[in-house]
Amino acid sequence: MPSIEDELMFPSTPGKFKIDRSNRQLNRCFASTSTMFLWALFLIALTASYLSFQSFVDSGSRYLTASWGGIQWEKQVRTSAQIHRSGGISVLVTGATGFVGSHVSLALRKRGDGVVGLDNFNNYYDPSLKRARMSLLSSRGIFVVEGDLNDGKLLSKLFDVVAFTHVMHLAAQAGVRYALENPQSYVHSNIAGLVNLLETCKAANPQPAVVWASSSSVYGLNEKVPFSESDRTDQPASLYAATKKAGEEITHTYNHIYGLAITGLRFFTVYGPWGRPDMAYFSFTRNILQGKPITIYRGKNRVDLARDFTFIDDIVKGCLGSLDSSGKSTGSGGKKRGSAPYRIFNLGNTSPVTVPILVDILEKHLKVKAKRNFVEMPGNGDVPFTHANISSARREFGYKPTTDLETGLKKFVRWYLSYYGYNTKAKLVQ
Ligand SMILES: O=C(O)[C@H]1O[C@H](OP(=O)(O)OP(=O)(O)OC[C@H]2O[C@@H](n3ccc(=O)[nH]c3=O)[C@H](O)[C@@H]2O)[C@H](O)[C@@H](O)[C@H]1O
Repeated sequence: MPSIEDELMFPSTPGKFKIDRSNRQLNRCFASTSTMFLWALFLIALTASYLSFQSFVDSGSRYLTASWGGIQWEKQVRTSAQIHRSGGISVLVTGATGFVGSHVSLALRKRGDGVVGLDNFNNYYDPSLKRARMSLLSSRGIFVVEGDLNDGKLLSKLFDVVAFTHVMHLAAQAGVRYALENPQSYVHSNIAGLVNLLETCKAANPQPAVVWASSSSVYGLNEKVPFSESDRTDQPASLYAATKKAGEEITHTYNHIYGLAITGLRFFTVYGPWGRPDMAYFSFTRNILQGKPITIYRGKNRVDLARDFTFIDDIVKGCLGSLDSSGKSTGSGGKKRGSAPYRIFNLGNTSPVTVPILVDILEKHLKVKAKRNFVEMPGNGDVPFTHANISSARREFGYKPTTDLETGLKKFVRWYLSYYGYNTKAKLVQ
């Protein structure tokens, strides 16, 4: 007896066979037509998705490049870079909407130098503060390009458009303790970004002189005081410090191989108006005003931590002095033509103050008592104290800090109250 399968495939009745055969042919024909139809549909869908993907990619790349490029953009860059004084310089300021970057950009513009800013507006801290600083820069005719140090095409384009005489490199991943949370961001900005920038500078023709922000943190566990540039810097206490120290070595190689004039500035805990919200003086102010407790770290045996807090205006003078005395790069188009200056300077205040005294001063200016919560310094990258010897910077370009912590914090508090709208609630001690 034929099986059901056999019956379906090979029917035993001849008449039935005929009908079934024609049915099968019909079915086959129908099946092949519908298969073709399905294939056609599939191909149409594939083509449509490919086309829409292409247009998405196109629009995406347009979006990515929309923030820079084009005739209008180049015009803005050129206009911003124009020098308005005899003997002036034309400076690319990276990190231009950062704390130090915004102050330096304004000071350069004020004396008639050309300034073009570059900033990636990352969200390490409230980007609205960076946008507010940018508005200030725009109001003084400074154009800030939105882009990342790691965008080599953008950097090359900037140098195609303007023959910058100097680069003031202040863009960085700052903060000592944040390195525990996001170590890669330090490598991205402070190592990869720095190398990318130096690659562009080395290839530029003419090469600019480069002044950049190193950090007092490179002294790490150094105990010799005050800290001099020739002291040990091989014991970093944080990844931040390690990347800044690496930056000093990296810039040295670019000076040595390509003839780039390099100046590294070791900033000592810079503070002031328009400052960085992640820093202690800033976050303490916020908490004190909001009635929240503040955490004050203490070293071993309850020893207070101390910092050589340096006011922003003094740092700006140091930056301008460094730019003016930078010397010239000797290479061009990637070829060294002779030796160029390689310098490193401390920019500090030379008088360390303990953290509890910093809080005393804030309380006085804010007229509000802080709720102090003392804890032992966690092993998160902090160092017990910093203290700058600034004789090299004084000798080379007359660096002389003039603002003590009391005066500087008074200016900071005045700005803070005004910026965050506290003016009507708190009165400053005059
Ligand atoms: O000169 C530098 O090279 C660095 O300066 C700055 O680092 P620091 O000197 O660590 O400043 P900052 O955080 O204001 O802490 C100040 C003091 O308050 C203590 N501190 C801090 C936070 C807290 O909650 N409690 C506390 O006691 C803390 O233990 C410390 O004793 C920059 O952030 C850094 O980017 C880099 O530029």
